[in-house]
Amino acid sequence: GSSGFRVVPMDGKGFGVVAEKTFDAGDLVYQEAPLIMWNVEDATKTQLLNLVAAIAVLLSVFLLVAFNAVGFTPLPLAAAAAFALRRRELGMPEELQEQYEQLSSEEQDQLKGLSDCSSGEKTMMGILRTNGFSRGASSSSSTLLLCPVLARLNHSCSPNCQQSWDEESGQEKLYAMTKIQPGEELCITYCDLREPRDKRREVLRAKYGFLCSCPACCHTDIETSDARRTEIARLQENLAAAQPADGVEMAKRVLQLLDDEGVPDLMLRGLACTEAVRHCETLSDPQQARSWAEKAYDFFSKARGPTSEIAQDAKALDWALDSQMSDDSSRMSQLEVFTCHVPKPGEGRTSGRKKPEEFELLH
Ligand SMILES: C[S@@+](CC[C@H](N)C(=O)[O-])C[C@H]1O[C@@H](n2cnc3c(N)ncnc32)[C@H](O)[C@@H]1O
Repeated sequence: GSSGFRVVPMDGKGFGVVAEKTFDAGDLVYQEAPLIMWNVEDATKTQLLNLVAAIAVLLSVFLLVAFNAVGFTPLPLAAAAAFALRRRELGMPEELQEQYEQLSSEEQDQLKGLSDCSSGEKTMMGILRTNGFSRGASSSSSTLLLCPVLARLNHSCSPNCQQSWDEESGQEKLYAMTKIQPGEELCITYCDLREPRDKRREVLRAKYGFLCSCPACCHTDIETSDARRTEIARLQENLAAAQPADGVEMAKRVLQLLDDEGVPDLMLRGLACTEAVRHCETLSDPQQARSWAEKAYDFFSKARGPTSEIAQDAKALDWALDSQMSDDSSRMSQLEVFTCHVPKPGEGRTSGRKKPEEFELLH
């Protein structure tokens, strides 16, 4: 309502999020602090410890029975194992259970109401896998975030929004990537959009349990669509190592293909522009380099906000190039600074949906 969107039942998709007002590309649609932040790696360690405790208890029971050595039974170990084996609500691992118990009962209900795409009984782990975002841009991030409102965003292969984790505010943010009209559904991507349709469908089916029939998947000329997406992936892969003059043309081609394919992905666009900056540098064409740096800033500031690190880096790069037009000294260092913060293409949403190991929404 007051946020400019509403969570409503959608045909064949459970709930979804629909715009109630107009959004422009780059508008911050919503930001939400996660109710759960769950680190998969820490949890694995705890599971291991629990396993050790359980083995220890079995061993002590064995000692007890075998030698009737009641007096030597390691009671602390038995206690640890009992702790490890206690029943957990909704089958949650301990850390998750602890965080869950800190929440108010309304918040708990909110989480329990989220969808679980795994078959069988609903579990908190299933809810986390279906709805969790991975923290940070990296697909290797092992922390899953559960945000009950943003969890209602459905998937599209030409999404109009993009979510990202903002470490500074501790919030997951949703930006509009295109102009969005009232009544339009807000969608993000759960998968790598540069894959062909059948591959995307396979991933979405396996991780999220649905057959994608978004407009891009129902494209009448799916071969052309697949060819474009495959070419985008190939160009991006070869962009950095290309000959400078080719590299600039390849960056232009990436932007053109994204337009043709109706994929507004502003991060992919921004990344292509930063490669073009580098190539123009090599070609000693600071004017062109600046114009690409400006484009990169524009894309990144719409995708992540103008004060985001990646947008600020692009701006700093533009300034460095500007001063380089009269003084050559500061530029390399700026380019290096920038490189550090740029995520690799394809690192995005799900991980949950990236498998906890792989893409950003967990979705
Ligand atoms: C993170 S939830 C999204 C919100 C969900 N629709 C709900 O009702 O809470 C992910 C689940 O939504 C459904 N979903 C998401 N995008 C979809 C789409 N494009 N078509 C059909 N179902 C979709 C799938 O069941 C998926 O497992």
